[in-house]
Amino acid sequence: MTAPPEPARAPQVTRRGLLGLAGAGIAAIGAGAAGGFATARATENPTAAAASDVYEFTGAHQAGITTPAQDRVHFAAFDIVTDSREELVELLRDWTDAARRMTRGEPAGELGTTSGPYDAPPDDTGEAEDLSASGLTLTFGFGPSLFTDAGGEDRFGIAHRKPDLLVDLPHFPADALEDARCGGDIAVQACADDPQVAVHAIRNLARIGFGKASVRWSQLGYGRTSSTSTQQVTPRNLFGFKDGTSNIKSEETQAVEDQVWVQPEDATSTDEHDSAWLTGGSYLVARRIRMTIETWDRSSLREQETIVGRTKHTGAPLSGGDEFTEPDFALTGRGDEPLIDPASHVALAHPDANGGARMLRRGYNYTDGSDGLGRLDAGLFFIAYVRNPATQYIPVQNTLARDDLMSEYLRHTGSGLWAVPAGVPTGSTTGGTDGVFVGQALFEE
Ligand SMILES: C=CC1=C(C)c2cc3[nH]c(cc4nc(cc5[nH]c(cc1n2)c(C)c5CCC(=O)O)C(CCC(=O)O)=C4C)c(C)c3C=C
Ligand SMILES: [Fe+2]
Repeated sequence: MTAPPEPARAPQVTRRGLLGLAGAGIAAIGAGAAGGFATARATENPTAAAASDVYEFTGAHQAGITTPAQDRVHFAAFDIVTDSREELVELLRDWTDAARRMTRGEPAGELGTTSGPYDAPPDDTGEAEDLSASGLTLTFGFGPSLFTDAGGEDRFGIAHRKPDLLVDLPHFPADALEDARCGGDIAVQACADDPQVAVHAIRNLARIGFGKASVRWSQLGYGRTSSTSTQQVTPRNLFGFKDGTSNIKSEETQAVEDQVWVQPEDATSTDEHDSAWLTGGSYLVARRIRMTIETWDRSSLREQETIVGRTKHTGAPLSGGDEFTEPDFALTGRGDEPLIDPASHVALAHPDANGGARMLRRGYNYTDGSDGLGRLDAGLFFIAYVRNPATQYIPVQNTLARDDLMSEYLRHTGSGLWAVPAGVPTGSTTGGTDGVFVGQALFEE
């Protein structure tokens, strides 16, 4: 099977144009938008055209997981700098309202960049003024430290609601983690097809959160390294290989249920411990993985393909077939040697080697310039969504770190695990003191 080419993007309308039209047709955006761009008809109404690159913020699940992976990411991990539960809730309300606006291609605040008081900071920073929504999605996750901080304090009265699976990831062999790229109370994944739109979104959330949340670390990424829909062409990572071929795709509805969304039976529900609020959500794993590009570039094509277990040109498994043929790990060649090396990346990461466990990968290439020695500081900002990190991520990463031929070329420098709550229900009102907010169920007794 060969994936069809990506669909062409319909014309776009900028948020400056939308401000004057607020309320006109924009409310229609989102109806029927499950997993894809909102389905507005091409009419005379420019807001309808704008809807072509809008993913609705509300829904049963947060957007940005099964949504077709966009081209860019700005991922930010925030620390909550207030100890007040009320202020945390206020922050989540304000972020939810701003997120809903920005994902529609509107300014972050009601008054926009220049319609507010002359003597007050603008309600939006302005750099996305002439840009469309660009498929922006904003996905929020709660880290273990939000529930119990480093000193063991339950700052927000939610420790008894921390899911058992939400823990700091263990140390993996050869981890080279930098504290300044790890953890964070709340993670926000901003994905868009325009980097300025993704950066604008995080910048405005940080501005809105001033005094309550501060950015702990953030990472920019480009060139998605996964497909999350069969409609997308498989992209390539910085080793030059197709990446995402056997990823969970949104069209695999059973696999998405089984492997991505937290199910009601996953929760504990007692007076002492209640994690039911996470039902319909997921777990987000992020790893900043530096790739030693220069060494890789000096290795032979044979070695590169052996390491991956697939061909560089088509992405087919070394056991034969085309890109989407299932690998045959038992097939042997000359000297009775398996055609796919058992220590190759694909052999070790495959569900057959991991009790059937899969993950929805949604990572990006990154390049943060060069180090002082003239080597690219580049690699993969790995993002995966799983229903259960203890069975779907931790054992796989342990195996890869120990045995994967590829690990010689990798250094894990950043890391985090967050619980991603379900979506803000469609039709709910956001903003103000009684607006619905992302993760609200966590704060309801
Ligand atoms: C712990 C999980 C994984 C990490 C970390 C990881 C890093 C990593 N991967 C590549 C390149 C490729 N990965 C591919 C497949 C693949 N990788 C993982 C998991 C991790 N990768 C899984 C579960 C799979 C799918 C296995 C399967 O079902 O067959 C591939 C092959 C193409 C594909 O299916 O996507 C490539 C290429 C790099 C470069 C990297 C770290 C920088
Ligand atoms: Fe991989």
